[in-house]
Amino acid sequence: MLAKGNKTPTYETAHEAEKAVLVAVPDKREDDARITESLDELAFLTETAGTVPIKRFVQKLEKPDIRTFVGSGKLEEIRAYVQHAGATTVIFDDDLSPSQLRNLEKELKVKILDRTLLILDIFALRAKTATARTQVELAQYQYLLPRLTGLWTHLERQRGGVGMRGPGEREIETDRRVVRDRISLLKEQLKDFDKQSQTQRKSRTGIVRVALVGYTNVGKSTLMNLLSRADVFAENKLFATVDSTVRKVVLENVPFLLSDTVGFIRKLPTRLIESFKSTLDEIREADLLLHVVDISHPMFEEHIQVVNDTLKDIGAVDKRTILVFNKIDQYSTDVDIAQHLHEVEPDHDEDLVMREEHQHRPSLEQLKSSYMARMHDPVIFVSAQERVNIDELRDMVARHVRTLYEQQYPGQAPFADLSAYTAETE
Ligand SMILES: Nc1nc2c(ncn2[C@@H]2O[C@H](COP(=O)(O)OP(=O)(O)OP(=O)(O)O)[C@@H](O)[C@H]2O)c(=O)[nH]1
Ligand SMILES: [Mg+2]
Repeated sequence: MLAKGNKTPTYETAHEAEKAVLVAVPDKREDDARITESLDELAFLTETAGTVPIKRFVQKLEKPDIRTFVGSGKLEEIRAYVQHAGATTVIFDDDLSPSQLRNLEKELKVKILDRTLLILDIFALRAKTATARTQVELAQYQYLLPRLTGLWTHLERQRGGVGMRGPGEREIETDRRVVRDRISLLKEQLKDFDKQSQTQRKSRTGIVRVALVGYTNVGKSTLMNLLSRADVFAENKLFATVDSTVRKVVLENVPFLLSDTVGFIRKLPTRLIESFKSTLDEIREADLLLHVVDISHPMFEEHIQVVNDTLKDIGAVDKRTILVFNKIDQYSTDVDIAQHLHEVEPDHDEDLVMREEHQHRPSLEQLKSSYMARMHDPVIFVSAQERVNIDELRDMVARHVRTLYEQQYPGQAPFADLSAYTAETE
């Protein structure tokens, strides 16, 4: 299904009846709640890609097995389960090396994916604009190149080549050359897109720019819609937005450009993020960030950290930021994590058990006062869905934007001729 553009030689991950087994090999010292949470996220990603997660395996190790990522006993267990359940895919929660990928494919005889490949698959599903598609395709090929082994026969077939014949080194070399050529071509195309968007951005000088950033699925697009009354695709899926969308918004007579951007997620390799350069330029060049947080998520604090780290990675630091805690309607002090929690003991092949875990969280009021006191950035608590505190959010944004105009364009009224800034979507 990744082979959407017929030139994309990647695995199919989504099929109606595809069933996936999820595997995590956390560090020995990792605590159970975090392991579960990371696997929940992987399960959510799997569903978003259209595949059904049917089972989870966890093996705590000092470090992953160099050859097959999991130990041999666990591998045997997974193989038996895959055969018995008719699973079509095994998805690992961390990145696999090219040789691990190859060995696992040989041993398990089903499709093997890792977190990055899964995320790329979702990106490919979601990307709509030419730029986003090209960015995703480039990221896919860059990921693919070192992993190109005898197993990738479909490139040959696509060129009407050797079909099912087992490829030898010569074919692999040909594949590599084809992929390298494609990578250069995509890079050239992206350069052109980049020039275009630079020109576009130049025409935007004189206007304050605001970007919505945050972890995936926190409500950025929903807020974009509310603030700009635009119709941006929002959905309870990870990475609903891959393209960045820019709109002109006028709040309380103060105009600015608002952009909605791709969500961040943990364990996303920086080099992968960088292939979304032109999307990230929106963030890097913004004057004000609205960092949206899903406060109803049990791991929201870790999400804040992931977003801050990613912003640092992409060079978007020291920006004026408003921390927008969203989904207060869904906040609960008593979180039931009634999900597969893994009984994990060091050096022990364990299986899954169902366990109820209760987490008691502070009240929303307590959270509010602690965050208001702690953060030096302005903080606001809203519900985009229930429209709670949205007027206050508008006020707050308008106030900050007004201040930015005064600082950046002193003596100039920002309310002059705005016809040049028509709403645009890139
Ligand atoms: N309960 C509740 N749900 C919300 C709220 N705001 C957004 N949602 C829901 O959360 C889901 C994700 O919303 P999006 O706006 O697509 O989130 P996003 O941050 O743009 O997500 P990506 O583009 O995937 O990174 C959707 O199902 C929304 O309806 C809220 O205030 N409360
Ligand atoms: Mg979105």
